[in-house]
Amino acid sequence: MFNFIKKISSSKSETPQQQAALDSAIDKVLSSYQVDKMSIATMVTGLKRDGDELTLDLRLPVGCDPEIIQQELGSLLHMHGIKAIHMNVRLPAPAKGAESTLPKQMPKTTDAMSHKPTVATKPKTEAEPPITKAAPTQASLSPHPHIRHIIVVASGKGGVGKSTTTVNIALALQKLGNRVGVLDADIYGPSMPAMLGVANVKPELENEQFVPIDAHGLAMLSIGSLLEGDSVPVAWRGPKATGALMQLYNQTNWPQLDYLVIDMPPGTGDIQLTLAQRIPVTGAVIVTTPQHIALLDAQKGIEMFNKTHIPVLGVVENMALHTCSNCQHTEAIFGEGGGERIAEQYRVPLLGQLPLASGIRAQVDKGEPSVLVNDEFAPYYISIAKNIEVNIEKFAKPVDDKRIF
Ligand SMILES: Nc1ncnc2c1ncn2[C@@H]1O[C@H](COP(=O)(O)OP(=O)(O)OP(=O)(O)O)[C@@H](O)[C@H]1O
Repeated sequence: MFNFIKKISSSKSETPQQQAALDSAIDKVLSSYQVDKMSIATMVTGLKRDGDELTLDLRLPVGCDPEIIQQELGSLLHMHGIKAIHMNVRLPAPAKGAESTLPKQMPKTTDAMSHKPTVATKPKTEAEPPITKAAPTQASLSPHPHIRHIIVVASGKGGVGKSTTTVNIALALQKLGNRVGVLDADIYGPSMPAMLGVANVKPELENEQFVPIDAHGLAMLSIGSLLEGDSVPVAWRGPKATGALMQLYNQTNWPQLDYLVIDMPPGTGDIQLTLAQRIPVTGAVIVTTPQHIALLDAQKGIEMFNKTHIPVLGVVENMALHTCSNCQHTEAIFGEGGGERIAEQYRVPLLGQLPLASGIRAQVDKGEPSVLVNDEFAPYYISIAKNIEVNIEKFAKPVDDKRIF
């Protein structure tokens, strides 16, 4: 495949067979990895491998993000034993000046799935101009060929019950007759596998693509399924985390889905913003508690989605009321009416209010969420799912059948 380019492989410890096998695996990864709907193989102008380090010379199209490419290729090639990639990138000349055709040495990267911190080397010369590119907009993103609607579930603040709500909403959408997938993008606390009772199941790889795990009929993929254990702390830097998450979205063989529900990391930082800019999202659901501080953070979430032109499908107020199981006294432990106020202020629907109930917690802890077992709380989630279905059609994106991964 790469006979036309300068290709050097060397490693004293490899047998000729090992060398050929690794070179062939690298060729395969490069052939199947796509940039702008074209194989990156067509953009490689030089390739050198020195043991487990790979140097790539690339001529990339305008508008792509070399850092993301470096992270994603890093992950794919790490499976074959490549520990670091060096990239020399040429980008097309911008309209004014020809500076950006200078080769750009990217920082060295290793596996984007690795939890070890990555040491990034400095660019070759400080005088080189930075690679600049406009942030992609929702309108410029191609719809996924297999997925009709992508919903992101977000919260400004951690611990408000975003993941519990995501998993129950996904099951509720399924109960309403939809084909549903779940992508757990919460790198700080990936909890989908445990909540769906598939904590020890690892996704398989088929043709360099992840195969989602079947979790009670949901096609589920979680960053947690790829880590080495529950206790592994996830402390990735922004680009590394974003690269890994984009890989989960892009390099997964998603079946035909009516909905892909993405459990976002809490907060409104760079990772959330980048994801919101790179994934063709139909709409966002904001989960909050009625607490003042959570509401302030939820507002930031709504504003972030407004800025990135992602429609907010509505707000879910979680832990709204608590009924004492002894005396049946009902109390608004986290305050009252906050969800309603925020929905009014931003003119977005209040999709539903959920009670604070130990039963909801107990079910997700067991890996059998309320909707799955159809307990007394299931109707709340079904009602939220119905409200989402009603709202979402207004924001539907066309399905792109031509996109090939
Ligand atoms: N309505 C509810 N009633 C009772 N407990 C709940 C409710 N919703 C969520 N919980 C519990 O609250 C805790 C936090 O919930 P969850 O993990 O879903 O929050 P999160 O916002 O996703 O957190 P993180 O920020 O860590 O991702 C869990 O123990 C969960 O079982």
